[in-house]
Amino acid sequence: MSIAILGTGAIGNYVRAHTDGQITTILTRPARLTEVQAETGLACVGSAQDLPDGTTLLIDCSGHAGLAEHGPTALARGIDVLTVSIGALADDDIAKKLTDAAAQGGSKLHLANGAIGALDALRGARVGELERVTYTGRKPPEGWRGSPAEEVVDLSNPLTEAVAHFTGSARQAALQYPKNANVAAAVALAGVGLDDTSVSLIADPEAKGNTHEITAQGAFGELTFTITGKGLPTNPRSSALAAMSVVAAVRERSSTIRFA
Ligand SMILES: NC(=O)C1=CN([C@@H]2O[C@H](COP(=O)(O)OP(=O)(O)OC[C@H]3O[C@@H](n4cnc5c(N)ncnc54)[C@H](O)[C@@H]3O)[C@@H](O)[C@H]2O)C=CC1
Ligand SMILES: O=C([O-])CC(=O)C(=O)O
Repeated sequence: MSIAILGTGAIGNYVRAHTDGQITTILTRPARLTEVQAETGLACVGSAQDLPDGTTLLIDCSGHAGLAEHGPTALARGIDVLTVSIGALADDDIAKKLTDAAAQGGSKLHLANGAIGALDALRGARVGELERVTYTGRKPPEGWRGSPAEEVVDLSNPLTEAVAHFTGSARQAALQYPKNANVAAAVALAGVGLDDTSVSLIADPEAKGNTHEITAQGAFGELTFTITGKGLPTNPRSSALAAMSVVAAVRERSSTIRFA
């Protein structure tokens, strides 16, 4: 199995460090080819078209723009893509390009579980009638820097109480918060869909980490799931579990016995 990776940030670097040398190629911006090659000692290419023949998997840890730019070419070449940039699928145009390319190449787009759990339960529950799914994302104020939360809350001043800076659908959340609402999109795609999943995003000065909560009701019964994830040291906005879930997915690809 020959694996390439897109993204050399907090998640990408964690994934490279924990996949036992299985990643042999880095897809990076053309302007950074020499620098990334010197930093990592791995082969680097500037486009998905240049990924070596025999590449079986491209891991995307770059964000929505990177997936939109490189995902379709990789998929059309028959290379599976494993992505954390799940919220990119809230854009119908990007979703169609990815789907069409996968059909053309006979490949698959795999969605990492990311920073959340319970997606397996939601996917089972939706087989019966799933009536209502909510998702609440809560992070310390600094976890929302660089997001539209800054237009609602003054993050430079210490907050005295939790502030909900977004309420709406998972689709709106994913489109407006590309770096913070991939989990909202994952919950939606596992459950009742991007337009029917209710989302709240909260800046909370008392938050001890990145907390994600799901509630769901339906024919299966009721579900409440909460996780408080530690942020990655190099990007506290991204939970360590998001990176760990990618490593787990890579390991499972070569397991004989695996979760379906
Ligand atoms: N599914 C989930 O649970 C989670 C998903 N994410 C997603 O993962 C993304 C990455 O997270 P981090 O590693 O923490 O961010 P980061 O900012 O540390 O790293 C992003 C990397 O991607 C590269 N990149 C961005 N656009 C690119 C492009 N068009 N071509 C090539 N390289 C490109 C950057 O240069 C950088 O190396 C986030 O933006 C977010 O969308 C983040 C956390 C959780
Ligand atoms: O890492 C997290 O806690 C969640 C996140 O940023 C996202 O959903 O995009």
